[in-house]
Amino acid sequence: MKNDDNDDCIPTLVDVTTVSSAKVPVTILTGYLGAGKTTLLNYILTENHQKRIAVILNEFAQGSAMEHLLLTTTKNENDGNGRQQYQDWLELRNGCLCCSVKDVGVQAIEQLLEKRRNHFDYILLETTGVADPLPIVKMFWLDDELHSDLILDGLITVIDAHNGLKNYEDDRHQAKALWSRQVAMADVVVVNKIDLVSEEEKMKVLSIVQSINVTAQIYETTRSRIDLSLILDRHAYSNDSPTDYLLKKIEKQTSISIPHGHQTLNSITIELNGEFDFNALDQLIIQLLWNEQNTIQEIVRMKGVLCLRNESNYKLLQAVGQMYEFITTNENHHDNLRNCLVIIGSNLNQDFLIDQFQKCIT
Ligand SMILES: Nc1nc2c(ncn2[C@@H]2O[C@H](COP(=O)(O)OP(=O)(O)OP(=O)(O)O)[C@@H](O)[C@H]2O)c(=O)[nH]1
Ligand SMILES: [Zn+2]
Repeated sequence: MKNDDNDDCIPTLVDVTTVSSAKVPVTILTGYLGAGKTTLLNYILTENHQKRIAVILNEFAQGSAMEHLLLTTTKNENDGNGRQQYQDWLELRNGCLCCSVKDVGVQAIEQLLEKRRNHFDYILLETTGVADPLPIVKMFWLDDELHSDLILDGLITVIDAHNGLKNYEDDRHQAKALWSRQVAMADVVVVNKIDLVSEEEKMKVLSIVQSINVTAQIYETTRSRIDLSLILDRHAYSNDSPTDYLLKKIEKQTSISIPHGHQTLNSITIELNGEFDFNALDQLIIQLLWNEQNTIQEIVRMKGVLCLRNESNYKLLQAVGQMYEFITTNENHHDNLRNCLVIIGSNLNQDFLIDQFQKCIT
């Protein structure tokens, strides 16, 4: 116990039942400039979500984070003095808090939250519109051994159905690569501004999103209005995300034919029968993620539901950039030895990849 300022104070016992050991979920919110991220944040803060959300804005957000805060805050509008309080936490509607940071690193955020530990139970992190989400997701996808108080819940990407398509089609523009990357990494894609597009345009944008990322859940919105249970508490990286979902999703996938620009990311799915030899599979994954075969392909995300030799339960494979893990699920495969892998990246050679994985099956 600490007794720095009062030596004769009587030590008090802390009631352990009141100290929450639950990890705080972090949902990362991304999306290209003007897609509707702030609109979504505002919507979340006004909905009845029964959560105390801490909103963390990356200070380098396009435009200014200040505007976002002034948009979302209720208290400061009355003060007419928002600029000074902006440095620290702001009280928002529904018992939520808001803060702006330069460094979105895990430690920086943990320190920031230390002071307010009992004031929130959920974190929403809005990145700048021009952020590559890959390093941010990697940062928050933490090992249990690190004993962080944070747990990555998922990545939501908001896209502008109208301008997003323009950005995607504009080859001269850097936007395309970034836009695609934000879609590729997403667990949920919110296709916003549906009110501004025709049915035909909408179908086109949906099929592009799906071709880049077959595993993401895709929702259409106007003014970013969406049932919050669809975007919060997704547990996208834990073993309670049902393997069934991935298997079904891939079954439903129809062949999509859209023109692919050369730097565009896309998804490929691999379905194989049999049991993997774990060591061979592990080696292959390392080779692929670290590009030890010197191919031009780049893998940014991989998910799989796999059967391993001598294991009766499905294994879930998750890879983000060059990091990966196998998670044991509670689901017995009952000798239905179906394996399903989704690989998201650029310049992917489907035949080559199928062949490589096939060789790891005993
Ligand atoms: N017509 C239409 N306008 C929308 C919709 N959603 C948001 N907007 C408008 O689009 C503009 C940009 O929305 P924001 O929520 O600020 O977008 P953002 O992604 O936070 O933008 P940055 O922070 O600048 O990257 C605002 O003027 C919104 O009012 C929509 O569904 N339909
Ligand atoms: Zn914004």
